[in-house]
Amino acid sequence: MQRITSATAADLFDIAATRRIEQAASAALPAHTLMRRAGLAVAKLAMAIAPHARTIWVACGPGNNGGDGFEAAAQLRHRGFFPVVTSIGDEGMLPPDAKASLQRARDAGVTFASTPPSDYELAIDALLGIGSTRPPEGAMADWLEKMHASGQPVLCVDVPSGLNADTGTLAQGVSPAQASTRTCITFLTLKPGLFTAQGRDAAGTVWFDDLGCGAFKDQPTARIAGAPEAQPRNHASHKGSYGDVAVIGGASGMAGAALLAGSAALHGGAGRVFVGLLDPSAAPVDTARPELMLRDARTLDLSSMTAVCGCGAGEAVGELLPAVFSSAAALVLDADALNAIAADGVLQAQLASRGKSGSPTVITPHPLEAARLLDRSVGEVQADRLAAARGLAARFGVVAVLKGSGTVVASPGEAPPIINLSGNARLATAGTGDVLAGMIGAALAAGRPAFEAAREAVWQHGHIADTWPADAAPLTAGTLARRAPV
Ligand SMILES: NC(=O)C1=CN([C@@H]2O[C@H](COP(=O)(O)OP(=O)(O)OC[C@H]3O[C@@H](n4cnc5c(N)ncnc54)[C@H](OP(=O)(O)O)[C@@H]3O)[C@@H](O)[C@H]2O)[C@@H](O)CC1
Ligand SMILES: Nc1ncnc2c1ncn2[C@@H]1O[C@H](COP(=O)(O)OP(=O)(O)O)[C@@H](O)[C@H]1O
Ligand SMILES: [K+]
Repeated sequence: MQRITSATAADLFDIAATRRIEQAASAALPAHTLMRRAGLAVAKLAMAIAPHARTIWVACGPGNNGGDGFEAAAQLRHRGFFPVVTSIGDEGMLPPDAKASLQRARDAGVTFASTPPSDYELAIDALLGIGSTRPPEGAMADWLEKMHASGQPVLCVDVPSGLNADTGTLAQGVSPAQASTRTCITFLTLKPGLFTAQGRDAAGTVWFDDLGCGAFKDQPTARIAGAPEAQPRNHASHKGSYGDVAVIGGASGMAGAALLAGSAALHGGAGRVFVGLLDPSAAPVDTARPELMLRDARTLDLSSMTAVCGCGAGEAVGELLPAVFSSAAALVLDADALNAIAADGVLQAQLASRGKSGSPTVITPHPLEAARLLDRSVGEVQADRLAAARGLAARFGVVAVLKGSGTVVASPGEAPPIINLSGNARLATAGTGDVLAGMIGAALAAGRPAFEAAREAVWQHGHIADTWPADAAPLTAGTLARRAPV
């Protein structure tokens, strides 16, 4: 059993792949082995979470996820605990493995009840796993709501019930959970939905148990990549070794966004950072950060630079984009640059042609910007974040970073997308996206390939928020930029 953290590197498999893997694993073992192992793992984790529990409520569903619950209850009873099982569905319709585990729970002397116990120290959610097909209703919905409302710890078996294991979306009517009360133990494969969209809150701390089956050779649906390796700097290097970044943005009243990106590029290790402001009346120097070289955006020669384009850029950036596409050695497109592209078919074609040529290019939309680029609603983007990021990467031939909880980084090639596990809601404050764009710019300027530059900067950006002391002042974008690691 392994705890999954932002430092973990692993493959993720969707439900279809998990089913294939489960069938192959099951066929190679004596009947009922996988469920016995799964139930034992649940019981061990339950005992670790609530070692002094007097009552453990085990809510079991009508499929094999419920079977894991019956098995866990049997194992807990054997170890002196008092599980109370409530179950949904017709006993005669249980799949064979689940039926056998139900019998084992009965033989172990587990208490069965028709309603949940009024007091309990831990709830085990074994209602639905990867077989969830529709929104829970009736008793199942009531029990999930009770787990949610009680504030007691919940241990989710395989997948939080009602969460789509592929996409991380919650079924209609299921209340969003609070991650601090939640633990999920998932079996055989790690599923992408546990790590993006609403999955992070629903699953909380995720543990993985391969049920003794080892790793699989199938092509993963996505990956978690873990902490990036440090990029050591040679003694005999100089500022030219780390490249130039040119931030293009900062229309009237929005210079701050461009300066934040510039600061992040600077602290992220770029050799030199220019900030090309679109506001002609902007001050000639940022006295707080005199290292930044402020210029008129229209005068910058980008042919040997990494351009970070769009932060606070307003509509004015649209007319500069054709030249940026054709001249920038490497490019990060954010915010208003993305909005301009979304509104203009010619710019879309030009970006796709740049992407096709292989010039390093990263786009960093938040869900609304992604929705505009894809001509969809935000809801549709969030309903399948992996597909949205893959779609953007394929359409424009660029690396697409779809931001938000469980940021997705997709490449236009064959590599599976990355879901980033660092970061938290401390980042939900204005300007943190500008900082990310600057950090990716610094990594590109230093010569990192576009996909690596994006995923490494996304991880570092989130890691700063994860290691921000709980008792410190709120993490502002300015502070985040100054913490950007080289
Ligand atoms: N077999 C093995 O080797 C191993 C299996 N393992 C475990 O099995 C789990 C997968 O089991 P599973 O395929 O039986 O699916 P599961 O998630 O229990 O749900 C299906 C049942 O729920 C029902 N149902 C669906 N939605 C519903 C709703 N809203 N409200 C009410 N009912 C609803 C659905 O009914 P139907 O849609 O057919 O009407 C069907 O009866 C997996 O996540 C892992 O925990 C592990 O032990 C590893 C080894
Ligand atoms: N709840 C969250 N969990 C993880 N990361 C988050 C969360 N909220 C925001 N972020 C991150 O913060 C950044 C916000 O970017 P963006 O929405 O473009 O903000 P802005 O436009 O104000 O700079 C993104 O990198 C996003 O992934
Ligand atoms: K479950």
